[in-house]
Amino acid sequence: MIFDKSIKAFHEAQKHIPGGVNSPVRSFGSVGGNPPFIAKASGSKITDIDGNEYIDYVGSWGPMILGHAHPDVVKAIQETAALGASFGAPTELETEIAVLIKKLVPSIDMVRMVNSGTEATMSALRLARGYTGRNLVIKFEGCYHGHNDSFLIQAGSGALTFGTPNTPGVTPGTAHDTLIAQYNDLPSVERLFEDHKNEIAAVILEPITGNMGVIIPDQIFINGLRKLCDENKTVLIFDEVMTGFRIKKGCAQELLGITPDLTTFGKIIGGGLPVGAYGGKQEIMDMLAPKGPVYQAGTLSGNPLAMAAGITTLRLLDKTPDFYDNLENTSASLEEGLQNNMKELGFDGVINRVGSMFTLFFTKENSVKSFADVKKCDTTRFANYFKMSLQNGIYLAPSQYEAGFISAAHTKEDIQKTVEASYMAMKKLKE
Ligand SMILES: Cc1ncc(COP(=O)(O)O)c(C=O)c1O
Ligand SMILES: N[C@H](C=O)CCC(=O)O
Repeated sequence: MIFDKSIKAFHEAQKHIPGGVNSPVRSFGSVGGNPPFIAKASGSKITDIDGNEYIDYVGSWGPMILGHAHPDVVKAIQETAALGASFGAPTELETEIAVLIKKLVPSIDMVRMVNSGTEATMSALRLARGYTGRNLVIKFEGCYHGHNDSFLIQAGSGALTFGTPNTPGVTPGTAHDTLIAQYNDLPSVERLFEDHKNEIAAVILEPITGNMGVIIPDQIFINGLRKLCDENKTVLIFDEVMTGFRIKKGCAQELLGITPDLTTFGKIIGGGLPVGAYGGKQEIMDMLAPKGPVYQAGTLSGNPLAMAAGITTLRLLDKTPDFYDNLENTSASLEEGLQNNMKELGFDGVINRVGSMFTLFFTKENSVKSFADVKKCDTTRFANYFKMSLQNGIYLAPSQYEAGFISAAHTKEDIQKTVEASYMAMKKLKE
């Protein structure tokens, strides 16, 4: 593959944009090489400005569950744009998406739209603090909830990839209000509740993680969190920015059988346009301005273009027969192919997958269930696998600490080609 145009474009971008990118994970910093600059995408494929085509497992980091440029979504955006991009006044589209989200996720009595996942988690935490009159929040090592100060403590995703899980710029006061527990380790949470009686406003977590790679919670852990929050009158926040409408029609909470007090959304509910939302129990949501005293606002919140793309996407997920079963079948066949490759080659690795989210961990361990397990992965081996995959036309997330995403547009041929490319890469790494 030739990357001449992308190399030139990256060089130019670095003169004007810090690191040449508008979000660190895009820079390929931890895997090396030059990120392809993307010209266009359709279905399961993206094409760079040199004309190289890839089977895409990043899917804009999760939103593109229907595949890229789905004709219905494109049409909805075009038609809505023709009526005006934004008014700073209410529209019926905002109520329409709220009704849809409520229908699909029974824990949501009320929902407020914002512009990103970061805004959603930041606002949900403020609301939980306002509701409980407490300051502290428990988050889990390796979970990522966007780039708000309170959550950039032992954070996953790009913060972990670039070695800044505790970034400079977060004040000691803010860091002091964030307590850290270990994922899948209930006693680590119990200890914090014992040490901080009546002080903890919220527990926030990715109910199935993606930002340290995919980790599935033990049922005993997730049930225990619900119980601890009930006993201590603490708000349980499920951050479903990534898992929302990805894992199931009713999100990860449906799969796990747990009702959180608040849920945050993003990604899929905007159909690829900038969006976020948070919602939950009536009694808590009633605390929000203008009804209640907790302030939160946004010039472009509920933007018509994002609403139109989101509504169209959610409707398709809701109405397409067997949507999630088909996605599961495609995803299971990818997992099976990769597992067979590893078995045949005697290749060390663990695949964690839930529905269309997956991570291949480059580890000698038998399972990956915690942040400590994730940290044992061989990131150099991952980087080499990543580079070979890219050369073979497979576009993976450029970090071991991320999830891969499969869309409804991925075909049997895509999966077959991916499994073959993976076999070649694994074989080379064994030599
Ligand atoms: C679980 C989770 N929460 C929050 C965020 C922040 O969302 P955004 O990047 O839209 O601000 C992300 C992704 O970045 C995420 O995966
Ligand atoms: N893991 C992050 C979101 O889910 C990656 C997106 C980003 O930081 O740009």
